[in-house]
Amino acid sequence: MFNNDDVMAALNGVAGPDGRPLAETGAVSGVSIRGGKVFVSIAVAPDQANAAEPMRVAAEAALRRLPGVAGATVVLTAERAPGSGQVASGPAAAPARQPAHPASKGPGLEGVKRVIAVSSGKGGVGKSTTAANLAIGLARLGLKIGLLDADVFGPSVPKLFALEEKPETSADGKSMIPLEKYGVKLMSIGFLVAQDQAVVWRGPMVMSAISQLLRDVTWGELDILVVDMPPGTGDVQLSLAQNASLSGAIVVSTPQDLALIDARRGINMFNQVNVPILGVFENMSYFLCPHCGGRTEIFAHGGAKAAAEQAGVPFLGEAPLDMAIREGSDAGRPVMAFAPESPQAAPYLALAEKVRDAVAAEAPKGPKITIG
Ligand SMILES: Nc1ncnc2c1ncn2[C@@H]1O[C@H](COP(=O)(O)OP(=O)(O)OP(=O)(O)O)[C@@H](O)[C@H]1O
Repeated sequence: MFNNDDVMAALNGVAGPDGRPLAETGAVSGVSIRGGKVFVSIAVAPDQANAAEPMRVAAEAALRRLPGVAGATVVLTAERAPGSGQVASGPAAAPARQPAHPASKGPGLEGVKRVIAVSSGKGGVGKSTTAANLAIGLARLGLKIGLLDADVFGPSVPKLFALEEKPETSADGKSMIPLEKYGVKLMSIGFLVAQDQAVVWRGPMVMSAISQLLRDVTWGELDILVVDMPPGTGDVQLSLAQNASLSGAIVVSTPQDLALIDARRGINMFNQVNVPILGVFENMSYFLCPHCGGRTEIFAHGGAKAAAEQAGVPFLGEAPLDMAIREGSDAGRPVMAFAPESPQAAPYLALAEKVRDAVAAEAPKGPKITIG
């Protein structure tokens, strides 16, 4: 069996960003070996993202040649600016408006009929919880569903689905086989990079990593691939919305004014790149008392509905702020999987039905993936 030293020795046969052997450059920011598979992250400067792609490919090839390696995945990441805890600043850190790599169509996406984004203008509104419950709900409705956790800034799928294993690699070593739980095929950067790894992604790296997650995964036949987008409406999100050939987008918001302002930005972002808005979903809409079942409208309830009406897009429903939803999400037991008949699951199931009906009403459009 091979070990870390073998991996570093193999990487030394590849020229790093500055021309020196890769392992000597200090650019290798993470190595993980599990069950014959090796995952490596390489930190490169944002302005070298395009140039670093051949190095990434060469590193994967070198690792696959190592005796005993069943599969190798190499991703490009960016390191924290020293001491800041923030993405490094300066012109080189400017996010990518354009794809980091030339157009390519992922082999794994050939059988994917539709790609639908679940997005939010701001973090923490329950976008991932909604995406997970929606995906499970759609699977319960009999559709073939995948969920791609494209929120590389804070991947939630490993926790939401209580998964710690890493994806298998295909027999030819070229693609990853998604994990599967509750009837949903799953892929997340969180499966590949240790959760506590100090990695902050910058624009080009985000696109590179997400395109690998889209392109290098054997999704098989899917009716819908649900994409849990990174929160926000910056250039990374815009670029992803523009290039992932989305059939539609759902904007998740809480009822507070600030969240709604950001939700409107989200709607504008998708409008800007001509992605149809399937609608707005209000999460944490009202508080459902676990003791008496009483309903309290903590925030000014109904704001998302008004925002949807104002923007001329459908309103897709509202889910309560509820202990069972939070506990289920945080324990890897989404409410849709464990209590599908419960009142807490009902709004997510209704959302799934609306999404199913909306996509059934339009002509199928094969994805045209142009990032990667
Ligand atoms: N309807 C709800 N009721 C109670 N808690 C909820 C609800 N929806 C989400 N949560 C909880 O809120 C927290 C944030 O949810 P989640 O991770 O889904 O949000 P997010 O918008 O994807 O966040 P981020 O953008 O930071 O990834 C989690 O602890 C989750 O369990």
